[in-house]
Amino acid sequence: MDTNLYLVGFMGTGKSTVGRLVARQVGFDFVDSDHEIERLQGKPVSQIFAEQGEAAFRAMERGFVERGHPAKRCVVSCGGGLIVPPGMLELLRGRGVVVCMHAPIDTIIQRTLHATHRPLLAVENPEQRLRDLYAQREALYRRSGTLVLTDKRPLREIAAHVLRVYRQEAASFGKK
Ligand SMILES: Nc1ncnc2c1ncn2[C@@H]1O[C@H](COP(=O)(O)OP(=O)(O)OP(=O)(O)O)[C@@H](O)[C@H]1O
Ligand SMILES: O=C(O)C1=C[C@@H](O)[C@@H](O)[C@H](O)C1
Ligand SMILES: [Mg+2]
Repeated sequence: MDTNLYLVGFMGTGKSTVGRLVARQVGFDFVDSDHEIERLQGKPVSQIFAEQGEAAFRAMERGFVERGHPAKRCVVSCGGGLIVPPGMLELLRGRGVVVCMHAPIDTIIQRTLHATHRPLLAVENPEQRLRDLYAQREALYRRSGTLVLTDKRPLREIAAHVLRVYRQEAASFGKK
């Protein structure tokens, strides 16, 4: 089985942390869309937002999905907002198995508030911003792919769950 696995979900749900572990377990490459874009652009996501704006960053995410990563044998951790622009989810679904990492908003607030690298949270009231974005996006994430809860569970259990879902869904993906 060499179908790509795409991890999507809100900021701080654990896509990068879990993705790295799952990739190691299946022997796939690990690719993080935020890191790939930073590498190509030679600057952090926050600087891309500040200098070029969010729309330019979303176009870079589309470029990453369409031609910026290997078509097979990789686990891809997607930026939190990558599936938000219309058509992006369908694009991902055509390329591999999509699994959505999920956590309650209070957990996300705890996990993200101390970090400074998320440009969308560089506002006066980041907690309110998180609540607003979560409310706007929750329905989209819920219908994006099988949901894996990452709250109050050890990392290895979450990774095992993701792997189980991947193996089931990759088997039918090959027959599509
Ligand atoms: N299952 C978990 N239990 C406890 N803490 C976790 C868990 N998963 C991730 N974390 C912590 O939450 C923070 C965010 O995790 P991570 O960077 O993997 O999220 P992300 O989904 O990749 O976020 P982003 O969309 O902003 O890239 C990190 O500090 C990480 O150590
Ligand atoms: O949720 C979002 O829109 C974002 C999440 C991060 O992964 C980065 O892609 C960026 O900070 C935007
Ligand atoms: Mg990440």
